[in-house]
Amino acid sequence: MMESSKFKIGLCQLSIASDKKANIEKARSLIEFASKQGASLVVLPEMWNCPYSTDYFEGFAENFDDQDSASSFKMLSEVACQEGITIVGGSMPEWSEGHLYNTCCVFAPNGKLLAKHQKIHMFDADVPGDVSFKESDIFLAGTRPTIVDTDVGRIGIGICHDICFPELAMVYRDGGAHLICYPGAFNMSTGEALWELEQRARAVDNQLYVATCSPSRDSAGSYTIWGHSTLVNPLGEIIATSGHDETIVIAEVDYAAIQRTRESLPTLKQRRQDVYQFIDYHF
Ligand SMILES: NC(=O)CCC(=O)C(=O)O
Repeated sequence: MMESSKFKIGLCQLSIASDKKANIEKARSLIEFASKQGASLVVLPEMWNCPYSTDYFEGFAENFDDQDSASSFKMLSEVACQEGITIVGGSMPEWSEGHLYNTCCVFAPNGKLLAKHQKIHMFDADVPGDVSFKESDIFLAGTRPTIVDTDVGRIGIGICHDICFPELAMVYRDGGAHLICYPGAFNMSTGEALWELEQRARAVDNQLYVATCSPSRDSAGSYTIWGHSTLVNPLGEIIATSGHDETIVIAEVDYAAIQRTRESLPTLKQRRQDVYQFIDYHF
């Protein structure tokens, strides 16, 4: 399905408001702008249509099968088709079979839905005096990894806290992914400590590209977002990144770097599955 090993990616680091219609309009104009800059793959942040707060998720959620009310879903499909680009549509709160999920939709250049990833690892954290959040109070966790073949390569999808689990990234690598996209919304605490580290670790361990996209910083709510949307290459090097303000990161992905890295540092071939198990020898 892939047409070329080189292409431009656009990471839309949107500022999110408590007005859903405004979020949809903003996202559309940033996607169009990224496309005009030559991006053939555009990535949005986690919860791009809704503030990252348990107070909002339910009210902003969409049932994607209900085309009349799924305005965010519809916009992504329309703009993918209008611009002829692939979109990894960040995430949105989704109603499905009576449950709420944190869901990423991937659209083809003809506007067709290619894949849907429901966030697998719930962000439940309580650091006294610092960050406290419990996604599992409101969302049901997804149960399946998502790998999707697109015009811009084979892409694995994870949403935010999913990045902290190397096992998921390894499944994507073993499934032949060229790139893992993680829409995210890290906070000031774990953002500073872990955001860059997790991205570079997933990329270098698996020798593939990692792209992340965050909302821009909003200091008004209780959960302050870190920002710093980034593209990392298979050597774990940062190709392009941003600060915390609203912006679009445009960068070039070159999948030839995957093969080059894997040939010169063949760690994937050197794996020793025969010894990767703990045996207590009682020395
Ligand atoms: N929205 C999230 O999943 C936040 C994840 C996070 O901050 C982390 O440390 O993990």
